[in-house]
Amino acid sequence: MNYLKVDSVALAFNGRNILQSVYLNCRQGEVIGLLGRNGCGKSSLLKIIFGTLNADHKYVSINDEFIHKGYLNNRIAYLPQHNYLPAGVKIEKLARILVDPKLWDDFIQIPVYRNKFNKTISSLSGGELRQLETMIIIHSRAEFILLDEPFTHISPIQADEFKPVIRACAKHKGIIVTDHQYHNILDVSDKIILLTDGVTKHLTNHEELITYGYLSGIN
Ligand SMILES: Nc1ncnc2c1ncn2[C@@H]1O[C@H](COP(=O)(O)OP(=O)(O)OP(=O)(O)O)[C@@H](O)[C@H]1O
Repeated sequence: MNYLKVDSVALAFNGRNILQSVYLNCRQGEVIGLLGRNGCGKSSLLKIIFGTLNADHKYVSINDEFIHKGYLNNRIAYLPQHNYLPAGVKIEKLARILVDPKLWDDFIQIPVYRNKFNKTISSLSGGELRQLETMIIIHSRAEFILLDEPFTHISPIQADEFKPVIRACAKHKGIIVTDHQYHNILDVSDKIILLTDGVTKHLTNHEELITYGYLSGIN
């Protein structure tokens, strides 16, 4: 069973501490939900794990082997907050490059792909594009998947279709997912980590979202 360990992450921008004591573990078969207020450093943390943002300090390992750049060797894949697929390219062409051949049969059953595979990326709506981007990353060759706001622009009914796909994929991979649609994160995750004041809090129950000031408690 593969496991990803992230420890001792420290990050400051212009002398302002963003992350100072970040620790998390994610093993294959598990979905970790990462919650936190706007600007608390969730995207920065995912980029540090992926290797595209340099931290002041970090320890990232897979099976206790130090990983300098997660994007190397297809070990970690990352869905960025903003769209990443090139607009003018045919969807099927991109999928054949990016999807793991072992997962191809599952991937082509996904409605957004089945209905649009012969179209170009630019012909998709915002929500269709987000679904496709997320599904391509989830079905990539990587062992660990980092998802930054996969539910943004997705309608509730499609989010409900989407969550079982994330769960099914987590049988073979470890997934870290963040989104402000916290209900979806609570539904899909095995464990919840709250990022607050640069520190990771490993929650033992959902009421702690109120205790730590993430939810107001009046909803
Ligand atoms: N390149 C940068 N230079 C300076 N400050 C930055 C840079 N990138 C991010 N920041 C700051 O670091 C903090 C954390 O940003 P980050 O995008 O990681 O937050 P987040 O938790 O993902 O926020 P959101 O939920 O709003 O997307 C923010 O205050 C942001 O303004």
